[in-house]
Amino acid sequence: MFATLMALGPVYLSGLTFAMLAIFFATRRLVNDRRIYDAGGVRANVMATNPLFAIPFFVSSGWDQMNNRLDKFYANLFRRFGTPSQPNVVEISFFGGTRFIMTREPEHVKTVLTSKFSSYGKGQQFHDAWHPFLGDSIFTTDGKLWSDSRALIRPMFLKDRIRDLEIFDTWAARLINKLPASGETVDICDLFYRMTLDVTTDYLLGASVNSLEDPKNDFAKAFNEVQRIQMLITILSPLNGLIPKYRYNRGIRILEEFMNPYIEATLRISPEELEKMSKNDKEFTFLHNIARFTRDRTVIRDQIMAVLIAGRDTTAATLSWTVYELSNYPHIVRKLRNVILNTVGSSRMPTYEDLKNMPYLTHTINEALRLYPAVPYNVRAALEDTSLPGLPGQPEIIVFKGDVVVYSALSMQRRPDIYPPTSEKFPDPQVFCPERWDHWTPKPWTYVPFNGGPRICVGQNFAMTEMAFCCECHLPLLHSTGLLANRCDSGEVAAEV
Ligand code: HEM
Repeated sequence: MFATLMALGPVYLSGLTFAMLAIFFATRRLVNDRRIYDAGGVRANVMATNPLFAIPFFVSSGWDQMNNRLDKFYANLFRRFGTPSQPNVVEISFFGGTRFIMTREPEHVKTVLTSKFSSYGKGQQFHDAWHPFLGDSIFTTDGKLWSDSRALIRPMFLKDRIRDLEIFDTWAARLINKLPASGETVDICDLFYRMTLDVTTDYLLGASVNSLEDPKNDFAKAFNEVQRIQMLITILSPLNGLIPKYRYNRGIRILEEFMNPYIEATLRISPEELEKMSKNDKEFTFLHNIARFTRDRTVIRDQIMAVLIAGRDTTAATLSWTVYELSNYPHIVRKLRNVILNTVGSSRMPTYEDLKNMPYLTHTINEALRLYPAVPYNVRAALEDTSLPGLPGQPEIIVFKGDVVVYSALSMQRRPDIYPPTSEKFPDPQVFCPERWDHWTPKPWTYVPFNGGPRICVGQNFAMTEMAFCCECHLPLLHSTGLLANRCDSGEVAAEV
């Protein structure tokens, strides 16, 4: 048989292989079409069902992501492949099997995050890809493992725990010290990433890695490196085995070596003593709180790692985008500055209540999260055969167990048709304008920077308080030194006085 095939020569052999693959992909598609028909629904509009057509999309999405053009990528996708009955959802598969259903439809987001919450989850593939880094933490699990983690973590994010703003004050002040003299250029984004790493490690462990003072410290370097490789592992998951893991594993070891002494010290405290500390001890940390409920080192390590990754980049990216947009609008900066000076004055630290009582400040952050959600797209795997709703009067989209729904908050939150018509009170949705929030509330499930439903971001209030605190502290200073007067093309802000 082998000799006969070889005798055909390379041209015939390639033709034969191509024909067999074509038959294989066509058959798989027909089988899926039949299953969908039998289930009484439809597919989303198909972009590709074989690697020849799917790989170019895959490569261009990676390229656009690397070049900060994800919004354009999604807009083109739906413009090219959306249909009148399904304008905001399309599907793609590599081998005709597992489908990736890409959507920016609020009803689909609502379905995966709440109406059919138990039918969708992170799934096994996501869990396995992230396991070396985040273990069986809140971030990587579904079902009981997830709900147990959530119950463990939530108490540390209740309002009473966040009211104490001292931690934000300490690190915001250090950041201010790093701002250069008037006339010099600063990469504020880098400073925000270092500050949020310091805040989060301080909050979790009671000890900061102090990356504002020491940007090249091993922890910060390892954390960035592990995250970078983790993104590659996630995006290229079918080719995961080909990605070199030496630096990834070494990075994880460095993170663990930093955390372990704190975990060990906490475990040396007796449960009775921890209970006493929890009542009102200022030194009582997130780590202490977890140790009240579990003495399992792996569980503690996994949850700390998860909250660290969830809380650091998201907050730093939002603060950076806020400053970037503010540098375009001096009148917003002036208005914000007046609001802050009228509410808090210039000599004292704001209280939790002050921060919550400045709607214009909240609206400014909301607006940054509308245009630049820190999690621009997210995925959920179908844990059983299920569906997504069609538009009114249209059949539902059938989703099989293992299919993946990719929903983009970034693309959805920029869809002009989900907003009121443009008017004096409601400028073009592409424009940064905190005032629009004065007399407008987004329709349900059209604005989800923190997700929604049972898995809504557990650190939302912590993040909003941290960001408001930073804006409150930094704005008058950035304004008075002229840092917000001129933004360079690179995105850095330059002092110009
Ligand atoms: C601007 C800041 C933030 C944004 C935009 C944000 C957004 C999100 C989003 C979209 C999710 C859902 C992820 C998913 O289920 O796939 C999430 C989950 C989560 N976030 Fe945040 N987050 C922010 C800050 C924080 C902070 C500061 C913390 C903690 C210090 C935190 C802790 C968490 C945790 C633990 C989860 C997992 C919740 C669960 O699965 O039940 N986040 N966040």
